[in-house]
Amino acid sequence: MMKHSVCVLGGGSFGTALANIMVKNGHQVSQWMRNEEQVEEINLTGLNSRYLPDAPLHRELLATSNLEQAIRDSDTVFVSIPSKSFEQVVQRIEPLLTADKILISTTKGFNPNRFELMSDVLRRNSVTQKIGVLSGPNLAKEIAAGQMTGTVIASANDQVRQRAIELLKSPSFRVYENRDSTGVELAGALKNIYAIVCGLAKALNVGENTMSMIMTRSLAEMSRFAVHFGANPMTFLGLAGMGDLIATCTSPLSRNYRVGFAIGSGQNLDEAIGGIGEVAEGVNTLKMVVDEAKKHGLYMPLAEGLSKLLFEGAKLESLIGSMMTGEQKWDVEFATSEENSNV
Ligand SMILES: NC(=O)C1=CN([C@@H]2O[C@H](COP(=O)(O)OP(=O)(O)OC[C@H]3O[C@@H](n4cnc5c(N)ncnc54)[C@H](OP(=O)(O)O)[C@@H]3O)[C@@H](O)[C@H]2O)C=CC1
Ligand SMILES: O=C(CO)COP(=O)(O)O
Repeated sequence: MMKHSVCVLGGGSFGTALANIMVKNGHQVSQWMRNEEQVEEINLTGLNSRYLPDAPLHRELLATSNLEQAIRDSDTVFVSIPSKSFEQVVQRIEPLLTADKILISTTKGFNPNRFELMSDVLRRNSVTQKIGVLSGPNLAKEIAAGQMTGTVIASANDQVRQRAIELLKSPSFRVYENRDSTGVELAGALKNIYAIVCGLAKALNVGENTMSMIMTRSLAEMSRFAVHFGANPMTFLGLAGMGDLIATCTSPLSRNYRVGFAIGSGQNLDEAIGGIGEVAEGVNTLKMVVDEAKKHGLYMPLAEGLSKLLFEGAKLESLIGSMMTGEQKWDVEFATSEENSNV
């Protein structure tokens, strides 16, 4: 197997978990972060105590604050920076990128300044068009603990998909391919909205019928939105769609779920976000998606109800009302033609 030189941008929980897999796989990995103390801690103790405290890291993982060298030395760059700062960091590396480098985004969110995904930010800011996105049910703490996990590498470029598999495939980490990059990336970003809804519902002690209805109707909303922007609806049946929705809507390890749970337990949005201390992408995603859905006339009752609750001071009943009194039509919108009828 060929040994690659990889750079992971970001010292958070997901970047660290991925960097650790790749170094264990025998690749040369540098992980760039801006915090010098964190660099020193990882290099001296093999621990990232702020973001991934329970995971001993491979001794050959090299943490660095030297962005220029990390990029120059690498053939593949993973960008694991929250969406809010993603473009700012990508602009710093732009002069160092060459057409042969592969760029992979792991960030599940939208650019807060304009309606675009992280792969669009990469495409706009780099000479290389070898771009991919990694998404799936990938709670970083479980990956770091060696729990069996599956992910999806999405790209129209075969070399990008093969590179991600070579770097990341391991006995506990499976990497599936998808050419529908738009669908995979939208699935990862959108599910964060519904993880907030599910955390909220759980705090209210709703039953399993209710949880199942919320999650399934979430999938309907997500795929309706994504198909409008060019995604393949079938992508939503895979790990990046249904898979990630299940993981994030049911696990207290999800920061978005925890924001919802805190709000359902009586905290306001600022308190809920403050209590997490890490990124919860769903809050910005909700704003962007509800605006876009309005512009395009897309029916998104759960997202709209949550937006009214979080940003307009509406009562919880309005979210419940959105779900229970809205339009009821097809269960599966992509299977409504008469051809699908078998009676
Ligand atoms: N954690 C998870 O389970 C998963 C996360 N993801 C996605 O991965 C992305 C990254 O998240 P995650 O690792 O969890 O995030 P964390 O909140 O754990 O960490 C964020 C990291 O980004 C760094 N950062 C933020 N802004 C800047 C900046 N301007 N310049 C340099 N570094 C910056 C932070 O540095 P500092 O500490 O100095 O602020 C920190 O190292 C998210 O979009 C998330 O959706 C995807 C799958 C799973
Ligand atoms: O995307 C994730 C798991 O797949 C992580 O979710 P949170 O960002 O909500 O923690």
